[in-house]
Amino acid sequence: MKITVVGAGAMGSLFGGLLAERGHEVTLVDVNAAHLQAIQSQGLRLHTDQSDRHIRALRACRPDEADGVPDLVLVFTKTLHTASALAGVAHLIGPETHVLSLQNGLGNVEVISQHAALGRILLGVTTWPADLVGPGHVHSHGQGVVRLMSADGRDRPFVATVAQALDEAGLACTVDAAVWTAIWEKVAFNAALNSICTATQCTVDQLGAIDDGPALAFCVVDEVLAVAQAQGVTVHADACKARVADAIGRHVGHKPSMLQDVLAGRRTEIESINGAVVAAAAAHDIPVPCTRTLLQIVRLVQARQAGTAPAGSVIH
Ligand SMILES: NC(=O)C1=CN([C@@H]2O[C@H](COP(=O)(O)OP(=O)(O)OC[C@H]3O[C@@H](n4cnc5c(N)ncnc54)[C@H](OP(=O)(O)O)[C@@H]3O)[C@@H](O)[C@H]2O)C=CC1
Ligand SMILES: CC(C)(CO)C(=O)C(=O)O
Repeated sequence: MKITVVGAGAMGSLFGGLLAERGHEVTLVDVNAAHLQAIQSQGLRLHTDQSDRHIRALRACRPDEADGVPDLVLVFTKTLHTASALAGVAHLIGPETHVLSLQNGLGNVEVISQHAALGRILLGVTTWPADLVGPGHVHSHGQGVVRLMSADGRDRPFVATVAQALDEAGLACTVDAAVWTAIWEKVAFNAALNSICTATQCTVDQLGAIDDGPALAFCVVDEVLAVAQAQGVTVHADACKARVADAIGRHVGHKPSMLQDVLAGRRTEIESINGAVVAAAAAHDIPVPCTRTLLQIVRLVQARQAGTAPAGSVIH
Protein backbone atom coordinates (compact mmCIF):
# COMPACT_ATOMS: atom_id res chain seq x y z
CA MET A 1 0.00 0.00 0.00
CA LYS A 2 1.16 3.53 -0.69
CA ILE A 3 0.88 5.42 2.61
CA THR A 4 1.55 9.06 3.47
CA VAL A 5 1.86 9.83 7.19
CA VAL A 6 0.99 13.47 7.86
CA GLY A 7 2.49 14.56 11.16
CA ALA A 8 5.42 12.20 11.64
CA GLY A 9 6.28 12.96 15.25
CA ALA A 10 6.16 10.28 17.93
CA MET A 11 3.11 8.32 16.75
CA GLY A 12 3.41 9.03 13.02
CA SER A 13 7.02 7.83 13.01
CA LEU A 14 6.16 4.70 15.03
CA PHE A 15 3.30 3.72 12.72
CA GLY A 16 5.09 4.80 9.52
CA GLY A 17 8.27 2.98 10.51
CA LEU A 18 6.49 -0.28 11.33
CA LEU A 19 4.45 -0.13 8.09
CA ALA A 20 7.61 0.54 6.05
CA GLU A 21 9.27 -2.48 7.66
CA ARG A 22 6.38 -4.58 6.36
CA GLY A 23 7.11 -3.43 2.81
CA HIS A 24 4.58 -0.65 2.40
CA GLU A 25 5.63 2.43 0.43
CA VAL A 26 5.70 5.02 3.24
CA THR A 27 6.30 8.76 3.08
CA LEU A 28 6.59 10.70 6.34
CA VAL A 29 5.43 14.30 5.92
CA ASP A 30 6.31 16.75 8.67
CA VAL A 31 7.37 20.35 9.31
CA ASN A 32 10.07 19.61 11.90
CA ALA A 33 13.21 20.31 9.84
CA ALA A 34 15.70 18.67 12.24
CA HIS A 35 13.57 15.52 12.48
CA LEU A 36 13.23 15.29 8.68
CA GLN A 37 16.93 15.86 8.14
CA ALA A 38 17.90 13.18 10.66
CA ILE A 39 15.63 10.62 8.97
CA GLN A 40 16.88 11.59 5.52
CA SER A 41 20.51 11.19 6.52
CA GLN A 42 20.41 8.18 8.93
CA GLY A 43 16.97 6.64 8.58
CA LEU A 44 14.34 6.59 11.32
CA ARG A 45 15.72 5.29 14.63
CA LEU A 46 12.95 3.23 16.21
CA HIS A 47 13.51 1.87 19.71
CA THR A 48 10.86 -0.65 20.76
CA ASP A 49 10.83 -3.53 23.24
CA GLN A 50 11.93 -5.78 20.37
CA SER A 51 15.00 -3.84 19.20
CA ASP A 52 16.68 -0.50 18.59
CA ARG A 53 17.12 -0.14 14.82
CA HIS A 54 17.28 2.31 11.93
CA ILE A 55 14.58 2.07 9.25
CA ARG A 56 15.77 3.42 5.93
CA ALA A 57 13.10 2.12 3.54
CA LEU A 58 10.95 5.23 3.80
CA ARG A 59 10.89 8.77 2.54
CA ALA A 60 10.67 11.86 4.76
CA CYS A 61 9.83 15.32 3.41
CA ARG A 62 8.03 18.62 3.91
CA PRO A 63 4.39 18.88 2.74
CA ASP A 64 5.32 20.90 -0.37
CA GLU A 65 7.90 18.25 -1.38
CA ALA A 66 5.46 15.33 -1.18
CA ASP A 67 4.09 14.02 -4.45
CA GLY A 68 2.11 11.08 -5.82
CA VAL A 69 -1.39 10.08 -4.75
CA PRO A 70 -1.35 7.60 -1.83
CA ASP A 71 -3.94 4.92 -1.07
CA LEU A 72 -3.96 6.05 2.55
CA VAL A 73 -3.19 9.29 4.38
CA LEU A 74 -2.56 8.59 8.07
CA VAL A 75 -3.05 11.78 10.10
CA PHE A 76 -0.94 11.99 13.25
CA THR A 77 -0.50 15.69 13.94
CA LYS A 78 -1.71 17.07 17.24
CA THR A 79 -5.40 17.88 16.71
CA LEU A 80 -4.87 21.64 16.66
CA HIS A 81 -2.71 21.22 13.53
CA THR A 82 -4.96 18.83 11.58
CA ALA A 83 -6.65 21.47 9.44
CA SER A 84 -3.44 23.20 8.37
CA ALA A 85 -1.62 19.88 7.88
CA LEU A 86 -4.33 18.51 5.59
CA ALA A 87 -4.43 21.79 3.66
CA GLY A 88 -0.67 21.35 3.14
CA VAL A 89 -1.15 17.90 1.55
CA ALA A 90 -4.44 18.58 -0.24
CA HIS A 91 -2.60 18.05 -3.55
CA LEU A 92 -2.01 14.41 -2.55
CA ILE A 93 -5.60 13.49 -1.73
CA GLY A 94 -7.11 11.93 -4.84
CA PRO A 95 -10.65 10.61 -5.40
CA GLU A 96 -9.63 7.13 -4.21
CA THR A 97 -7.43 8.21 -1.29
CA HIS A 98 -8.64 7.23 2.18
CA VAL A 99 -7.76 9.26 5.29
CA LEU A 100 -7.30 7.64 8.72
CA SER A 101 -7.21 9.45 12.05
CA LEU A 102 -6.16 7.71 15.26
CA GLN A 103 -5.63 11.03 17.03
CA ASN A 104 -7.00 11.73 20.48
CA GLY A 105 -9.93 14.03 21.11
CA LEU A 106 -13.17 14.80 19.30
CA GLY A 107 -13.90 16.61 16.03
CA ASN A 108 -11.34 14.81 13.87
CA VAL A 109 -13.89 13.55 11.31
CA GLU A 110 -15.37 17.02 10.93
CA VAL A 111 -11.95 18.49 10.04
CA ILE A 112 -10.96 15.65 7.70
CA SER A 113 -14.30 15.81 5.88
CA GLN A 114 -13.15 19.15 4.41
CA HIS A 115 -10.78 17.03 2.29
CA ALA A 116 -12.41 13.60 1.86
CA ALA A 117 -15.94 12.21 1.63
CA LEU A 118 -17.21 10.47 4.78
CA GLY A 119 -17.03 7.06 3.09
CA ARG A 120 -13.28 7.52 2.59
CA ILE A 121 -12.55 8.54 6.19
CA LEU A 122 -11.43 5.92 8.69
CA LEU A 123 -11.61 6.66 12.37
CA GLY A 124 -10.16 4.89 15.34
CA VAL A 125 -8.29 4.94 18.57
CA THR A 126 -4.95 3.58 19.69
CA THR A 127 -3.44 2.78 23.04
CA TRP A 128 0.14 2.48 21.70
CA PRO A 129 2.49 4.94 23.42
CA ALA A 130 5.33 6.77 21.69
CA ASP A 131 7.83 9.52 22.49
CA LEU A 132 9.96 11.58 20.15
CA VAL A 133 13.22 11.52 22.11
CA GLY A 134 15.26 13.49 19.58
CA PRO A 135 15.42 14.29 15.86
CA GLY A 136 14.79 11.10 13.89
CA HIS A 137 14.55 9.05 17.09
CA VAL A 138 11.36 7.53 18.51
CA HIS A 139 10.78 5.27 21.53
CA SER A 140 7.76 3.08 22.12
CA HIS A 141 7.63 0.67 25.02
CA GLY A 142 4.91 -1.65 26.23
CA GLN A 143 1.85 -2.84 24.41
CA GLY A 144 -1.07 -1.25 22.66
CA VAL A 145 -3.93 -1.91 20.28
CA VAL A 146 -5.66 -0.12 17.42
CA ARG A 147 -9.42 -0.19 16.81
CA LEU A 148 -10.87 1.41 13.71
CA MET A 149 -13.97 1.66 11.56
CA SER A 150 -15.29 3.59 8.58
CA ALA A 151 -16.46 7.03 9.71
CA ASP A 152 -19.84 6.43 8.03
CA GLY A 153 -20.29 3.23 10.05
CA ARG A 154 -20.53 1.04 6.93
CA ASP A 155 -18.76 -2.24 6.38
CA ARG A 156 -16.19 -1.21 3.74
CA PRO A 157 -13.56 -3.59 2.33
CA PHE A 158 -10.75 -1.01 2.47
CA VAL A 159 -11.17 -0.73 6.25
CA ALA A 160 -10.34 -4.42 6.60
CA THR A 161 -7.35 -3.96 4.26
CA VAL A 162 -5.97 -1.14 6.43
CA ALA A 163 -6.62 -3.09 9.64
CA GLN A 164 -4.77 -6.07 8.21
CA ALA A 165 -1.80 -3.89 7.19
CA LEU A 166 -1.57 -2.37 10.68
CA ASP A 167 -2.02 -5.75 12.33
CA GLU A 168 0.69 -7.35 10.20
CA ALA A 169 2.97 -4.45 11.15
CA GLY A 170 2.63 -5.59 14.79
CA LEU A 171 0.15 -2.91 15.86
CA ALA A 172 -2.62 -5.31 17.02
CA CYS A 173 -5.39 -3.77 14.95
CA THR A 174 -9.02 -4.84 14.71
CA VAL A 175 -12.05 -3.46 12.90
CA ASP A 176 -14.57 -2.48 15.56
CA ALA A 177 -18.01 -1.05 14.88
CA ALA A 178 -18.09 0.21 18.50
CA VAL A 179 -15.12 2.53 18.05
CA TRP A 180 -17.09 5.51 19.36
CA THR A 181 -17.26 3.80 22.76
CA ALA A 182 -13.45 3.58 22.85
CA ILE A 183 -13.05 7.15 21.56
CA TRP A 184 -15.34 8.66 24.21
CA GLU A 185 -13.81 6.60 27.00
CA LYS A 186 -10.35 7.76 25.92
CA VAL A 187 -11.60 11.36 25.77
CA ALA A 188 -12.87 10.96 29.34
CA PHE A 189 -9.50 9.54 30.42
CA ASN A 190 -7.55 12.37 28.74
CA ALA A 191 -10.03 15.08 29.84
CA ALA A 192 -9.40 14.03 33.43
CA LEU A 193 -5.70 13.19 33.62
CA ASN A 194 -4.24 15.59 31.06
CA SER A 195 -6.10 18.69 32.20
CA ILE A 196 -5.69 18.11 35.95
CA CYS A 197 -1.96 17.42 35.56
CA THR A 198 -1.58 20.48 33.34
CA ALA A 199 -3.49 22.71 35.77
CA THR A 200 -1.56 21.47 38.80
CA GLN A 201 1.80 20.57 37.19
CA CYS A 202 1.49 17.16 38.89
CA THR A 203 2.80 13.99 37.29
CA VAL A 204 0.07 11.37 36.86
CA ASP A 205 1.00 9.43 40.02
CA GLN A 206 1.08 12.64 42.10
CA LEU A 207 -2.70 12.94 41.57
CA GLY A 208 -2.94 10.10 44.08
CA ALA A 209 -1.22 12.09 46.85
CA ILE A 210 -4.58 12.98 48.39
CA ASP A 211 -8.10 11.63 47.79
CA ASP A 212 -9.14 14.85 46.06
CA GLY A 213 -6.99 13.99 43.02
CA PRO A 214 -8.75 10.76 41.99
CA ALA A 215 -12.09 12.21 43.14
CA LEU A 216 -11.72 15.13 40.71
CA ALA A 217 -10.60 12.81 37.92
CA PHE A 218 -13.62 10.53 38.46
CA CYS A 219 -15.90 13.58 38.48
CA VAL A 220 -14.59 14.56 35.02
CA VAL A 221 -15.03 10.98 33.77
CA ASP A 222 -18.67 10.97 34.94
CA GLU A 223 -19.34 14.30 33.22
CA VAL A 224 -17.73 13.30 29.91
CA LEU A 225 -19.47 9.94 29.81
CA ALA A 226 -22.84 11.57 30.55
CA VAL A 227 -22.34 13.63 27.39
CA ALA A 228 -21.37 10.50 25.42
CA GLN A 229 -24.56 8.78 26.57
CA ALA A 230 -26.63 11.81 25.59
CA GLN A 231 -25.13 11.38 22.11
CA GLY A 232 -26.28 7.76 22.04
CA VAL A 233 -22.86 6.20 22.67
CA THR A 234 -22.68 3.22 25.01
CA VAL A 235 -19.94 3.75 27.61
CA HIS A 236 -18.66 1.93 30.66
CA ALA A 237 -17.97 4.31 33.55
CA ASP A 238 -16.54 1.71 35.95
CA ALA A 239 -14.04 0.36 33.40
CA CYS A 240 -13.00 3.90 32.44
CA LYS A 241 -12.49 4.91 36.09
CA ALA A 242 -10.49 1.72 36.65
CA ARG A 243 -8.14 2.77 33.80
CA VAL A 244 -7.79 6.23 35.35
CA ALA A 245 -7.03 4.71 38.79
CA ASP A 246 -4.54 2.30 37.21
CA ALA A 247 -2.73 5.19 35.48
CA ILE A 248 -2.56 7.14 38.75
CA GLY A 249 -1.13 4.05 40.44
CA ARG A 250 1.38 3.12 37.74
CA HIS A 251 2.37 6.15 35.62
CA VAL A 252 5.05 7.17 38.11
CA GLY A 253 6.85 10.37 37.16
CA HIS A 254 4.95 10.62 33.85
CA LYS A 255 4.00 14.08 32.58
CA PRO A 256 0.99 13.83 30.24
CA SER A 257 1.56 15.20 26.74
CA MET A 258 -0.59 18.24 27.53
CA LEU A 259 1.67 19.20 30.44
CA GLN A 260 4.73 18.54 28.28
CA ASP A 261 3.29 20.86 25.61
CA VAL A 262 2.73 23.66 28.14
CA LEU A 263 6.20 23.25 29.64
CA ALA A 264 7.66 23.48 26.12
CA GLY A 265 5.63 26.62 25.36
CA ARG A 266 3.43 24.85 22.78
CA ARG A 267 -0.34 25.08 22.47
CA THR A 268 -2.20 22.01 23.70
CA GLU A 269 -4.99 19.71 22.54
CA ILE A 270 -7.30 21.05 25.29
CA GLU A 271 -9.85 22.41 22.78
CA SER A 272 -10.44 19.02 21.14
CA ILE A 273 -10.66 17.26 24.50
CA ASN A 274 -12.24 19.29 27.35
CA GLY A 275 -13.28 22.05 24.90
CA ALA A 276 -15.16 19.66 22.61
CA VAL A 277 -16.85 17.98 25.59
CA VAL A 278 -18.03 21.34 26.99
CA ALA A 279 -19.43 22.29 23.56
CA ALA A 280 -21.23 18.96 23.18
CA ALA A 281 -22.56 19.20 26.74
CA ALA A 282 -24.05 22.62 26.00
CA ALA A 283 -25.90 21.19 23.01
CA HIS A 284 -27.54 18.63 25.35
CA ASP A 285 -27.94 21.02 28.28
CA ILE A 286 -25.78 18.79 30.51
CA PRO A 287 -23.81 20.48 33.32
CA VAL A 288 -20.07 19.69 33.19
CA PRO A 289 -18.64 22.06 35.85
CA CYS A 290 -15.39 20.20 36.53
CA THR A 291 -14.54 19.67 32.85
CA ARG A 292 -15.40 23.29 32.13
CA THR A 293 -13.34 24.71 34.99
CA LEU A 294 -10.32 22.62 33.98
CA LEU A 295 -10.74 23.85 30.38
CA GLN A 296 -10.68 27.46 31.60
CA ILE A 297 -7.64 26.87 33.82
CA VAL A 298 -5.65 25.15 31.06
CA ARG A 299 -6.53 27.94 28.64
CA LEU A 300 -5.16 30.41 31.17
CA VAL A 301 -2.02 28.33 31.76
CA GLN A 302 -1.24 28.02 28.06
CA ALA A 303 -2.00 31.70 27.46
CA ARG A 304 0.40 32.65 30.24
CA GLN A 305 3.06 30.35 28.75
CA ALA A 306 2.57 31.93 25.34
CA GLY A 307 2.57 35.41 26.84
CA THR A 308 -0.69 36.23 25.09
CA ALA A 309 -4.38 36.46 25.93
CA PRO A 310 -6.39 33.51 24.59
CA ALA A 311 -8.16 35.34 21.75
CA GLY A 312 -11.68 34.19 21.02
CA SER A 313 -11.67 31.48 23.63
CA VAL A 314 -13.97 32.90 26.29
CA ILE A 315 -16.78 30.58 27.40
CA HIS A 316 -20.15 32.34 27.45
N1 LIG B 1 2.32 10.09 21.81
C1 LIG B 1 1.47 9.18 22.27
O1 LIG B 1 1.85 8.29 23.04
C2 LIG B 1 0.05 9.17 21.80
C3 LIG B 1 -0.48 10.21 21.07
N2 LIG B 1 -1.78 10.12 20.60
C4 LIG B 1 -2.35 11.19 19.78
O2 LIG B 1 -1.73 11.13 18.50
C5 LIG B 1 -1.62 12.45 17.93
C6 LIG B 1 -0.15 12.74 17.62
O3 LIG B 1 0.57 12.73 18.85
P1 LIG B 1 2.17 12.71 18.91
O4 LIG B 1 2.71 11.82 17.85
O5 LIG B 1 2.50 12.47 20.32
O6 LIG B 1 2.50 14.22 18.51
P2 LIG B 1 3.91 14.87 18.06
O7 LIG B 1 3.87 16.28 18.49
O8 LIG B 1 5.03 13.99 18.51
O9 LIG B 1 3.87 14.77 16.47
C7 LIG B 1 3.10 15.63 15.67
C8 LIG B 1 3.97 16.06 14.51
O10 LIG B 1 3.15 16.81 13.59
C9 LIG B 1 3.99 17.85 13.10
N3 LIG B 1 3.20 18.89 12.44
C10 LIG B 1 2.68 20.03 12.97
N4 LIG B 1 2.08 20.75 12.01
C11 LIG B 1 2.21 20.05 10.85
C12 LIG B 1 1.83 20.30 9.50
N5 LIG B 1 1.16 21.41 9.17
N6 LIG B 1 2.14 19.39 8.55
C13 LIG B 1 2.83 18.27 8.88
N7 LIG B 1 3.23 17.99 10.14
C14 LIG B 1 2.92 18.87 11.12
C15 LIG B 1 4.72 18.32 14.33
O11 LIG B 1 5.82 19.15 14.01
P3 LIG B 1 6.24 20.27 15.13
O12 LIG B 1 6.58 19.51 16.37
O13 LIG B 1 7.40 20.97 14.48
O14 LIG B 1 5.02 21.13 15.32
C16 LIG B 1 5.13 16.98 14.92
O15 LIG B 1 6.34 16.50 14.39
C17 LIG B 1 -2.23 13.39 18.97
O16 LIG B 1 -3.60 13.59 18.70
C18 LIG B 1 -2.08 12.61 20.29
O17 LIG B 1 -3.02 12.99 21.27
C19 LIG B 1 -2.55 9.02 20.81
C20 LIG B 1 -2.07 7.96 21.53
C21 LIG B 1 -0.77 7.98 22.15
C1 LIG C 1 -1.93 8.50 29.15
C2 LIG C 1 -1.76 9.91 29.67
C3 LIG C 1 -3.09 10.57 29.87
C4 LIG C 1 -1.12 9.88 31.04
O1 LIG C 1 -1.10 8.76 31.74
C5 LIG C 1 -0.84 10.63 28.76
O2 LIG C 1 0.32 10.57 28.94
C6 LIG C 1 -1.23 11.40 27.59
O3 LIG C 1 -2.27 11.21 26.94
O4 LIG C 1 -0.47 12.23 27.28
